[in-house]
Amino acid sequence: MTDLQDVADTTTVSREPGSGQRVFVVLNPMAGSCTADDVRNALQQHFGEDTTVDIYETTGADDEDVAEIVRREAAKGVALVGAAGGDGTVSEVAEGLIGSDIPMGIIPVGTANVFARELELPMTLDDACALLAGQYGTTKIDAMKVGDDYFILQIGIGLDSLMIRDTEREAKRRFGRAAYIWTMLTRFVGYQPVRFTIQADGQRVRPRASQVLIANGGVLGVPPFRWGPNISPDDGKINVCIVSARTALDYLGLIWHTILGQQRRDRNVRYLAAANSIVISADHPLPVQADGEILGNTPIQIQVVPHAVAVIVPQKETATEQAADRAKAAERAVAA
Ligand SMILES: Nc1ncnc2c1ncn2[C@@H]1O[C@H](COP(=O)(O)OP(=O)(O)OP(=O)(O)O)[C@@H](O)[C@H]1O
Repeated sequence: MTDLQDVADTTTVSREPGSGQRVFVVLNPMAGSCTADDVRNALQQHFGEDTTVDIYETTGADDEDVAEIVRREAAKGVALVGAAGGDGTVSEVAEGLIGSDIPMGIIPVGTANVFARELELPMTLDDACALLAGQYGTTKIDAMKVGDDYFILQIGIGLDSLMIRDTEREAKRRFGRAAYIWTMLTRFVGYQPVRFTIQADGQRVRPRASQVLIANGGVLGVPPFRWGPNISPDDGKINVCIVSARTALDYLGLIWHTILGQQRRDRNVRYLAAANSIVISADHPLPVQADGEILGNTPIQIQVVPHAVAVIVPQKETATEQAADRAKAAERAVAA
């Protein structure tokens, strides 16, 4: 166990930024299709004049250390740190907050924004800023440590890492998520499974696989599609999803089971789970993506860090509101 694991707990609490506070936002001006000015204006509008909003615009330079910038700003005192960008930006901000109690607010203005979808966060710029500036809850998500870096969503080896490596930023800006799908289709043709060696805590397997996904979150591109059931970012565990599909029929079966949410019934999918560590190697070096960015090649060693970062989520409904919602749902069902 790391000392970070001792810090953690999974309680969901509610907090509200008060006036006179400072928030710090990391903004990727090149992410997705939103402009930096759109984000600045929305933040200003929602936080008003009582709250100081300091914004750092990322440069994308090789020596830029966003996590370190976040650590420095957090040490000065902030009510929250915002991550305005895609999964890469969110992951870098999260790394800077690991082991601290300062919550991270996600403004999902990237291309895929998978982590925001995983937590069912508001997806528009306006709604995301309203959540950060209003009342909110937090949940403590797990993280995956690779070397000195931390990741919070998914680490993938296979078609997903080829897709991420080969999708140009310009294509992402012009075509959004369709750019990823197009690259995936072009890499899919002729793709063959590879022999992996996977160790998850005490369990060791040697499958031939077309895709290995180390998942803290289960969203597969767009909800409701998921890599599998029971993959949750705040359960203290990391799941390994091994896909061995090879033929067109295998993939059709897999798509069918994914649509039905019955991936565990598919003979070409296998799951492992780890609370401590995962080690993966392949017969030859394969690219590895982590939270949407290329990290390097296999082999890779991942340490599980449970409940590492507090993330801002919509407040849980009160019991009365939940009862009212259930009553409305029942009425709708009767009417239908
Ligand atoms: N000013 C900038 N110019 C060019 N690249 C940048 C800049 N700022 C950050 N980057 C790069 O952007 C990448 C992170 O992008 P991010 O994940 O935020 O958005 P996205 O790729 O559009 O969204 P998603 O990951 O959700 O698909 C990193 O590789 C980072 O180096």
